[in-house]
Amino acid sequence: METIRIKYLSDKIEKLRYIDGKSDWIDLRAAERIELKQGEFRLIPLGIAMELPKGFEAHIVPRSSTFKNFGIIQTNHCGIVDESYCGNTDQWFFPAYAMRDTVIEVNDRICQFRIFEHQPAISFEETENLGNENRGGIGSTGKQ
Ligand SMILES: O=c1ccn([C@H]2C[C@H](O)[C@@H](COP(=O)(O)OP(=O)(O)OP(=O)(O)O)O2)c(=O)[nH]1
Repeated sequence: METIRIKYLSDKIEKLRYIDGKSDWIDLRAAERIELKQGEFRLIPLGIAMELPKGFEAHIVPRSSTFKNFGIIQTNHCGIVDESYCGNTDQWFFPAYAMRDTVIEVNDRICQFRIFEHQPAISFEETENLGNENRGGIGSTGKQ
């Protein structure tokens, strides 16, 4: 069991809940009412700041129903929250692009996150010859 220290920056959203046995992913809520016109972009505040467990980062992605419910897409596709993003004003946000006119109400569940352990430290060793068989480039296995 890992513990995450969390600071709520809004009293208008429900507290985060980890639902054991259902999904690893934890839903996040809009902390403001946001009205967007088609084609508009906004960073939607999620009303929370956290101190992630040591050695972990968090990934934020839309819920499967987010586009259907709100007509927004997440512009970075997957948001990475660094372990160092842990101060009192380091509020998490959801970068949203509206594909249609839409309203997101306070407390609406618009995205989800889970934590991942950091990858090991990496160094790069330059070479002219990787010495492996070519796989054939992107799309080489065809459509079906
Ligand atoms: O969807 C996201 C993506 C990022 N973040 C926060 C956490 C992350 O640690 C910080 C910076 O993100 P990132 O490093 O991906 O953005 P950047 O554009 O490189 O900004 P910076 O110069 O602050 O690193 O923003 C979010 O709240 N939501």
